[in-house]
Amino acid sequence: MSAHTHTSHQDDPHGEHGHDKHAHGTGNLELWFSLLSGALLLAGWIVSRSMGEDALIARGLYAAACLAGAWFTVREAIENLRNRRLQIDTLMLVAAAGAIALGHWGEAGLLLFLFSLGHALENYAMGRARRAIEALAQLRPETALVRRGQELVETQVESLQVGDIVVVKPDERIAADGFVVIGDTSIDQSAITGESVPVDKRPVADIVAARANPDTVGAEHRVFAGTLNRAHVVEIEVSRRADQSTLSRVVEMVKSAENQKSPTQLFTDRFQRYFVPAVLVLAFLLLFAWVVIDEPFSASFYRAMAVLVAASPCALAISTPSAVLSGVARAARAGVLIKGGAPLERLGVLHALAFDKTGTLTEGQPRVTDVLAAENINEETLLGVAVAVERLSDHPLAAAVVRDGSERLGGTALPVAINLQSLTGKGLRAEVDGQVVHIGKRALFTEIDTAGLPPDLDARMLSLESEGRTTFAVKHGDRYLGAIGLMDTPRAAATSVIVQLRALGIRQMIMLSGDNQQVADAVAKSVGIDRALGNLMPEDKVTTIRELQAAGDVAMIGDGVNDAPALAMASVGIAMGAAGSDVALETADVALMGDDLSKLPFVIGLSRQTRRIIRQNLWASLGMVVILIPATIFGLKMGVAVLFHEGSTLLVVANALRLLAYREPQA
Ligand SMILES: Nc1ncnc2c1ncn2[C@@H]1O[C@H](COP(=O)(O)OP(=O)(O)OP(=O)(O)O)[C@@H](O)[C@H]1O
Ligand SMILES: [Zn+2]
Repeated sequence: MSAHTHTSHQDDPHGEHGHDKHAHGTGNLELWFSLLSGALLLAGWIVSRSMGEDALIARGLYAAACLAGAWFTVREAIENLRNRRLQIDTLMLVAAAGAIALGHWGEAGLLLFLFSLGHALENYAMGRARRAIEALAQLRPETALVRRGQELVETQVESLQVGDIVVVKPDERIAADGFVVIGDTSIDQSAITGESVPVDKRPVADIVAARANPDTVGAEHRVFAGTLNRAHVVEIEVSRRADQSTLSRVVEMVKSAENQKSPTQLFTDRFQRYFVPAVLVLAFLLLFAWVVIDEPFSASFYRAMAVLVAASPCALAISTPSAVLSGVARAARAGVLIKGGAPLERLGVLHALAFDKTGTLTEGQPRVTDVLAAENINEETLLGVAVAVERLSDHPLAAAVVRDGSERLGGTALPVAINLQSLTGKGLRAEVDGQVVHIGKRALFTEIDTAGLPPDLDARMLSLESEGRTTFAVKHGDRYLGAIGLMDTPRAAATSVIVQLRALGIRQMIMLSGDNQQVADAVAKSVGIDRALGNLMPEDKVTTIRELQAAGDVAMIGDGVNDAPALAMASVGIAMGAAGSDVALETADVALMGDDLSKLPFVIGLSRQTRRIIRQNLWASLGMVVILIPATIFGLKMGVAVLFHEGSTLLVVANALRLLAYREPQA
């Protein structure tokens, strides 16, 4: 009977108010009151058996049972009336009051007892799903050992400042987001990313650089609040205040996910907007049954009240929110953040799934494989300019060029590059020694240079591409210095993930890439995707998603680097490795916190299961109403009606809670 479980939340984004207090604070008290009501009811029944229905003690006991059973509902009804909300629960009180008015004290007591019991159990169950989320927040320790000079001071986590050095002992949880400055260890990050294998961490090489740009610090140095130190003592430098940590933000987002309505929920809300008044009209008409059939007014009145009980769509109201809550909580435990019912439901009916290439289907760690210096240019000149410029860029290719290029150069001094400009989807522009440098894919040079690439360089790049290499050329002033070829390895998990997705019935899988078509084809082929579109600009990715969407919901999965607009366009934008990227965390509808592609079939399977459970719940709750309305019209007792009504509400919630135990189907 808690249509309000849901309604109170939508009015109150923080969920502090309304229903939450039942789930936590008064939850137990509510149950005790209800049990008290049951005990009084039983006593009243025994007394009335021995001393007769009309004995004053029996009446008194029944009245006390009503009071105990109605206590919380009355308080809530008053609060709701004050907020001008019509609650289904209020109807229940009307029905009980009606029964009392007819002198059916025992029946009113039974109604209020069962109603309060159902309510308390339902709150308890919903509380379980919420607690599953809050358990996440509990992972963060309360205090941390902070180094102050030679001393270690135990400090409240809330008062940690950016720049503090925290000492973390083995088997302790990490108190803040930051990076390792001293010590090697291995950290169990399952709480955040869902990855079961501990990850090795070591100190950053350059503390000043890490401090200046903590978000670009590599995963092998970065640590997250709430994760568990598995091996040795380490010292970490705090890079975020406690309330800004990844963990805190995930908890916040999961909590607010509850308030984002799914399509089914919007539908049931709309349905109730017509259904509840219709029930009221029906009950009102039934008050006049004595006009048509030969019965006293009291019998008509009783029937009308019984119909009110039977028709309250409480189970219907809770059927979707309970499933969404459980589904979101289950996903969070696996390191997958789902921002609400809408993405959760949509993921279950995908028409197509689009993949970004770099960092999604591939490791995102390309290596330089070929260095092709142009005629009369030596390799050092080519690499020197390339490394100098790429050093300023944060493109995934740039890191590879800087790393492998510097290695090939040995200690050779680099030229100085300034004024970097990113030519998104194509390359870079900068200045070296007072002359413009362009670095980028072949197409870039047909745009900036009427002559285009020298034919021999173009041909050599083409042949590299046909071997599946990513390529770019370097032009300094009006001289072409040459080209560089790189290769990224497909993720080990990708092939089996694609197989699993296919087994789940996702037929259209497509890869979108800014890289050349040959590379796109090669990667797609090696992981088992049958369609690959290469040479796409970020806006082409958006257009492609839009076109796919004409036929149904489309999910796009990427790392948020060059594909944020496409992620935003897709019905469901899924970000990989979101624990390390604020942008990905904020913009995606679904965030795989870890860098683990295999969570994709998991979350799609979970979302299907959620849909199945929602559908079952809708049938069960509507079915119950459809049976109970005619049954009460034709004389079913109010007590029996309330039993079935509460039973169906609890059944629906229990069914939803099954999602908390969802496991991946084995492929
Ligand atoms: N910093 C850079 N240095 C060299 N070449 C670049 C750079 N940025 C882009 N390019 C060139 O432009 C192409 C497309 O780059 P873009 O960043 O759009 O790829 P993407 O769409 O992110 O790639 P993917 O599909 O692999 O994820 C690259 O393959 C490369 O040839
Ligand atoms: Zn109810």
